[in-house]
Amino acid sequence: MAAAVTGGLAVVGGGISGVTCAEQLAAQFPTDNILLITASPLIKAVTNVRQVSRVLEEFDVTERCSSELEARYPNLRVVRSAVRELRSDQKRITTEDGGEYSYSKLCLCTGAKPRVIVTGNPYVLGIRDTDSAQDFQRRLCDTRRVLIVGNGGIAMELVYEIEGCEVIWAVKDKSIGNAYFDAGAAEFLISQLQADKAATPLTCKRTRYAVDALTGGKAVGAGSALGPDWHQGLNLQASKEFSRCVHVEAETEVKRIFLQEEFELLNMTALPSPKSSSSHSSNPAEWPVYVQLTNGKTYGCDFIVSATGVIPNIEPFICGNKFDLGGDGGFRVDEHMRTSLPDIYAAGDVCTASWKPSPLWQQMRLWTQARQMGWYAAKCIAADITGETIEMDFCFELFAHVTKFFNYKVILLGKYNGQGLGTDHELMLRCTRGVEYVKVVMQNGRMVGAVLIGETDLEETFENLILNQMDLSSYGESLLDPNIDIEDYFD
Ligand SMILES: Cc1cc2nc3c(=O)[nH]c(=O)nc-3n(C[C@H](O)[C@H](O)[C@H](O)COP(=O)(O)OP(=O)(O)OC[C@H]3O[C@@H](n4cnc5c(N)ncnc54)[C@H](O)[C@@H]3O)c2cc1C
Ligand SMILES: NC(=O)c1ccc[n+]([C@@H]2O[C@H](COP(=O)([O-])OP(=O)(O)OC[C@H]3O[C@@H](n4cnc5c(N)ncnc54)[C@H](O)[C@@H]3O)[C@@H](O)[C@H]2O)c1
Repeated sequence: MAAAVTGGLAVVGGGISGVTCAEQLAAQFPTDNILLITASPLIKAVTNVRQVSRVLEEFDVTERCSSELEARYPNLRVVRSAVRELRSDQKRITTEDGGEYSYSKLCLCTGAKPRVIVTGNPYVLGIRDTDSAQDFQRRLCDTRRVLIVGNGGIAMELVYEIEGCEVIWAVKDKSIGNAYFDAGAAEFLISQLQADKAATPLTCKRTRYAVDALTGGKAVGAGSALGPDWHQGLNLQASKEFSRCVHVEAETEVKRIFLQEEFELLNMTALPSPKSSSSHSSNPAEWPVYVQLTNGKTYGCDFIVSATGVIPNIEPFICGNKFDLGGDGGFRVDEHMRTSLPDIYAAGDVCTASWKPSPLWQQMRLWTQARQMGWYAAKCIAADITGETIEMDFCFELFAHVTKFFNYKVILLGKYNGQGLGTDHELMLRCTRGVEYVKVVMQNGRMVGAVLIGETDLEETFENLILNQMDLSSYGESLLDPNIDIEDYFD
C-alpha cells in the first residue's frame, strides 16, 4: 500500500499529453513536487522537436522508463499504477495498488481506447498500444485472410503494409480514407494499393516513432497509444509469399459476425476469395469466423481488425463526479483546458475541445495535438496558480498535420476537407498521377484549407496564405499552375 501524498500538482497518464504536461509543470515549478500517475510501465518521451514552419512541427517519440524522467526532473515522481477512483469533492485519487493521493490541481491525460464494432469476440481486434500491436503481429503470422473494418488512419496504414495474405477492406463510405480525404484524393491513392511496395520507405517530414518497446518490454494494462510509423517495428508479412492483395468492399458495414460452428449450423454460405481467379482462393467453409456485410456479401476470415475510431478513457473518473462530456465522450475542456470540475484540467485524446475554435482549426485525436494540449494545459495551470492571464496558444490557430499514407507524404492544413463550410467554398485541384495531388479549399477568394500529397514543397507558402487570409481572387487558377513558382509570388 502506497502512502498518501498530499497536496501538489498531479497529472494522470504517461502518454504524450501527460508526460509533456508533467515535464512542463516540473520545469515551471522546480521547488514543488509534481506527481505523474500512469497505468503503463513505459512512458512516452518527445525528443528532437523541430519547427518545420510556423505551425507544422516534427519530433521523435520514444518509450522510456519512468526513472529517466525522474532523473531529469528531481521534483517529478512517477507512480506506476492505474487510477481506480477520483473523489473530486475531496481532491483525492485512489490507485489500483491502494495508493491515495491528494492534489491541488489535476490534469487528466488518460488517452482513448479503440471503439471496436463488437466487444468480447476473440476474433475481433482493436489496435492501440504495444500489447495489442504484438497480438496483431502474432495472429498475422499464419493468417490467410484478414478483414479490416474502418476507413481512417489505422485501416489505411494496415491495408498498405500487410503482405502475404488476403485483405478484405470493408468501408462504409464511397471512397477510401474518408477521415482524411475526399473522393479525388482517394482515387489518386488507390492506385498505390495495386502497385508494388516501394523498396525503400519514404523519408519525409513527419513525426517519427521509435518502437523499441514493441520488441522489448511487455506492457501491462492500458498502454499509451502507438503513433506514426508504429508498424515499422513489426513484421506485417503473413504466411504466404505474395505481396499486397487488397479487395475493397465500399459502402458497406458489418451486419453480423458468426463463429465457424454457428455458421455451419445455420447452413450458411460464404463467398470464395474475391481474387478467386488467383491461386489464393480457398474453401469457403474453412474459416474460424465469418462476417456478413450489409451489402449481402459474407466472407470468411482468420480474424477481423476493427479500426473504427476511439473512445476517450474516462471511466475511472466519472463515478460520483459530474463532468460535462462532449458528444464523442471526452471531458469537455474550455479555452484554458479546464474541465467542468474545479481544479481539474484535461488534455490529449481524453478531452473534447469545447472552446469556440479558430475558424481554421479542428480537434483530431493526433499525436501533435496531444503534445500541444499537454504543454498548453501546464501553462494554463501555472497561469491559474500565479494569477497571470494567458492567451490561447498560437498552435490552435491553424490545424496542421504531417503524416504518410501509401508511402506518400501527406500534409493537411486548415479546413482541408471543407469541414463545416457547407456549400460555401470552392476547390482547386492539381494532380499528376503517381506523383502529387494538391487540393486547396477557397472561401471568398481566401485559402482556408489544403491537402498536399507527395513532395509538393508547398506547405510553407500555403500555411502562410491560409494564416494571413490574403485575398487571392485575382490569381484565379494560376495559384496552382505548376509553371509558376508560387513561393516567389508571395514571398
Ligand atoms: C496505431 C496508431 C497509430 C497512430 N498513428 C498516428 C499518426 O501517424 N499520427 C498522429 O498524429 N497520431 C497517430 N495516432 C494517434 C496518437 O498516437 C494519439 O493521438 C496520441 O498518442 C494520444 O496521446 P495521449 O497522451 O492523449 O494518450 P495515450 O498515448 O493513449 O496515453 C494515455 C496514458 O494514460 C494512461 N492511462 C489510461 N488509463 C489510466 C488510468 N486509469 N490510470 C492511470 N493511467 C491511465 C495510459 O497507460 C497511457 O500512458 C495513432 C494511434 C494509434 C493507436
Ligand atoms: N497517420 C495518422 O495520422 C494516423 C494513423 C493511424 C491512427 N491515427 C489516429 O489514431 C486513432 C485511431 O485510428 P482509427 O483509424 O481507428 O480512427 P479514425 O478516427 O482515423 O477512423 C475511424 C474510421 O472508422 C469508421 N467507422 C466508425 N465506426 C464504424 C463502423 N461501425 N463500421 C465501419 N466503419 C466505422 C469511420 O468512418 C472512420 O473512417 C485516431 O485518433 C486517428 O486519428 C492517425
